[in-house]
Amino acid sequence: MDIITILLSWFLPSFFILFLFNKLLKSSKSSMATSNLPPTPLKLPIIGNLHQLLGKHQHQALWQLSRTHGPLMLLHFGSKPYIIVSSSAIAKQIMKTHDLDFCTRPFYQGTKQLTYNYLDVAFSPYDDHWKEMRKVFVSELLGPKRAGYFNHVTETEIEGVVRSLSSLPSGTSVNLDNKLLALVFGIVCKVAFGKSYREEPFRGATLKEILDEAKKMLGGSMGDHFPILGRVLDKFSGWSGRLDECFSNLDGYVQMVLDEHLNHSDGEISENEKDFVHALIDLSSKEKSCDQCYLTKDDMKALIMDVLTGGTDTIVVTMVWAMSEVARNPRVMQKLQSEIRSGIGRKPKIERLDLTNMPYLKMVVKETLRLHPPAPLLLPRECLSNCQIGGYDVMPKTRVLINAWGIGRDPGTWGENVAEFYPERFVNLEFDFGGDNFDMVPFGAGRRSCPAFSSAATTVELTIANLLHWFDWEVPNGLKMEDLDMEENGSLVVSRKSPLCLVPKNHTWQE
Ligand code: HEM
Repeated sequence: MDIITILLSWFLPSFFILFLFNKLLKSSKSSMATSNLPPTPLKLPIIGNLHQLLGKHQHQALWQLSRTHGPLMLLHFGSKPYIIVSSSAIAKQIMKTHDLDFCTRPFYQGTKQLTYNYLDVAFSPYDDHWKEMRKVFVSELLGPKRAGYFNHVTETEIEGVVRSLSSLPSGTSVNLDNKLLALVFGIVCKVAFGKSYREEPFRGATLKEILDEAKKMLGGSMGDHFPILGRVLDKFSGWSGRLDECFSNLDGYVQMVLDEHLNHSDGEISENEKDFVHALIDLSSKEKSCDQCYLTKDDMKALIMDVLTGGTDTIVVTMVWAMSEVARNPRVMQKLQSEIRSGIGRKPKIERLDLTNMPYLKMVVKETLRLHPPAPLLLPRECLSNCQIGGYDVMPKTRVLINAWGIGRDPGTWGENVAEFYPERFVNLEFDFGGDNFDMVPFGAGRRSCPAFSSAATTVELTIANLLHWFDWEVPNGLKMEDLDMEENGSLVVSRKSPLCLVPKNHTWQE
């Protein structure tokens, strides 16, 4: 049962009693009435607009509502006000013009606990600690220091996947969700932690199971939207217990990684063998000064947690959506294969540099992220001060959801063939991730944008290039490629509902 269903089943019986109470409260909010607030779809007392999301994917339901109520709407989830942004123009106002007014994150119980009381980068409020942590994250994990090792690990891990696919008996169907998940865990764990922890179950659960549960806990609870009664219900519904258990498993896992690094004395490891966790441990032993950050044990754990929760699923989901779209569009597959194969020829290995000669591949990845941004509503933000957006007033403490999924499917921007997978639309379009174009925002933008956008996109490109260079792909059981099911699943990160199973055929080269 998802959170909205639980909410409604608990709240409807007490709905009418609380209705009267709500009426009384309303009179005290008369000052709000003088503001020019964004349009609000019909809301109900107590639950606000939650009924409009019931049983639907949030990003899709919100996109539908925006078609009637406009690109900036004010909704209430329980007692909490949210503005919903559904156009590139408003997204630009929020993430560029007013970035400083919207660069903090709201408080949720799950994020608080799983980030050691907001010590991480992704969910922390905007403050000096966040600035330091983001600096450390970028310089020690994503910056040039780690780039050489990152390239080497990525290429080696991808080679392993190619080898394992080549050795399969002909006609074997491969679950690409599992295959690509193992690949990404392999890359991320090796770069960040020095070794691949993917096969090691922890307290009987796999890393994937632990992270899947964490994702659910990060998605919010009743207590986050109904402060007093919601907390009580969280306790009785078992949600609070689940959160404690999830934290205990994830913390245990992170502690194991940290202990293994601490047990190696520094003398044994050369500078270029050091991974992200070694770098954090080095920083933790430095004295605090203005340009060198002193890290506590919980700071380190919170950063490791961000790598696990932010850096794995998002990339896997993008790869799987890309392969799904390419598989159901034979024209695109052929065009892409011919670009990759003519560029690489019989070279035994595709390297990162080769990607610079593959413009169509880059368009395919952009088109994938336009239609399938893994985090369709980005991460929630919160307004810090009174401001005007799109001619409407937005109050401090209002939460913000930016509908990246809807913005990427806006016919006003993308034309009538908006739902079609058509990479060629990028041929004459000035668009780069991290640039000034807000027509699609899969990585967010501004101060809180994804710091890994460039390496993430390259990892996806390199993987897709290899999968299409070495293999021709078919759908199992005589299905037609174009009949592949594309239904979505999830809320914080949205993946395919059913796993993507395809049959790789070793490519035969013409003599
Ligand atoms: C295709 C892959 C990825 C996608 C689509 C993606 C998407 C996003 C999005 C939408 C946000 C929130 C942006 C906002 O609020 O404006 C974000 C933030 C973040 N991402 Fe990614 N991400 C990806 C890969 C990664 C990877 C590989 C890492 C780390 C190894 C990572 C680490 C982070 C962190 C730390 C933040 C928080 C930034 C902040 O709040 O300051 N992401 N990402």
